Amino acid sequence: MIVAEVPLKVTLFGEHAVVYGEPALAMTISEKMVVRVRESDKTVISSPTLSVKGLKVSLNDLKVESEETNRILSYVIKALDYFGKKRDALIEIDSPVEPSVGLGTSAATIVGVVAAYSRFLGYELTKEEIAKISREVELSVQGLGSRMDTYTISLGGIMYFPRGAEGYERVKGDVKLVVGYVRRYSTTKDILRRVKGLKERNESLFKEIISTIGKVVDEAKKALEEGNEEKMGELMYINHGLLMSLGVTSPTVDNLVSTARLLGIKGCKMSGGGGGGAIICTKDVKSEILLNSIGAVVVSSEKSNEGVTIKEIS
Ligand SMILES: Nc1ncnc2c1ncn2[C@@H]1O[C@H](COP(=O)(O)OP(=O)(O)OP(=O)(O)O)[C@@H](O)[C@H]1O
Ligand SMILES: C[C@@](O)(CCO)CC(=O)[O-]
Ligand SMILES: [Mg+2]
Repeated sequence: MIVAEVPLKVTLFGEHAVVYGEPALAMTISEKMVVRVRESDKTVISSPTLSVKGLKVSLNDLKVESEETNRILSYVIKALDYFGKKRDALIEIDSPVEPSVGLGTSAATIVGVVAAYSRFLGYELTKEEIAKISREVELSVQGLGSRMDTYTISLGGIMYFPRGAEGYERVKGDVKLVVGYVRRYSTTKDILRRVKGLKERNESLFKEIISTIGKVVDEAKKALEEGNEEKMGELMYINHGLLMSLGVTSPTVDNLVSTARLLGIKGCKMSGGGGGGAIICTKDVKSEILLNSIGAVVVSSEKSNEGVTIKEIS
């Protein structure tokens, strides 16, 4: 049996703008997904946290006919298809969080399946190769998206993605956060489409907003390297405001971020695709109380450094 352990991630700064070539900063956290791949006489995918709305099963051959099933398994199926599904296997995906919470669960699912299934087939891929393949898979499912989530999760630590479509560098430093998530009304794939629509309706204003986010990211990188938490925190509030102008936040999260600022919490912002989902605040006892007060699920969010790891268990 092959076991891949895959860290989830938070976007510190630059989500959505990074899709259009602006820089971004992201960090893997101590919350991990586990993907196991073992010998089987037919290919079976098991993922306890997935739930399917609406199912039609023909009992004589137990054939499932459900658009929804194909949609929610699309990332796993595309990852297997990349290798031509050469060998039947039982693929188990154990996630510590629900799907689609803004913590990179789509990228983690892909990275875990690519890492474990490729090793099951006898390949010894490097983390960079896993990242490259995973980025291709995520883009083929979503049609839109950047290299940020798949590269951060494959390589681990705090990653800076400079302007342009390629390149990445690991950044020193640490960010102490409280991270939680609330229910989302949409997947990142759908939210990315909506942002693209805004761009098409008002290209010049859109460019102003994302290039300002890019400037925030550059200042945040400096503040991170200087260990200036006050500055980092203030930039989180500014970044959140710019994301609100893109229409990717949600009333619950906007209200929480404004309350955090009033309470004197150094920094707080949405994280990831938005529409609800993940929220990151600078570490402060008030942050956890505030997240709990809106029913957010708080996750373990120490910085992790390794990226995806693979073990062979006989
Ligand atoms: N445990 C899992 N098993 C199988 N597929 C999963 C699992 N978790 C997530 N996925 C897939 O990823 C999709 C969610 O991706 P989405 O990008 O919307 O969320 P996210 O990656 O958590 O958020 P973000 O991209 O904003 O960080 C799910 O709809 C499902 O297709
Ligand atoms: C919203 C986005 O910037 C981050 C999603 O976690 C999309 C992407 O970068 O692919
Ligand atoms: Mg995703």
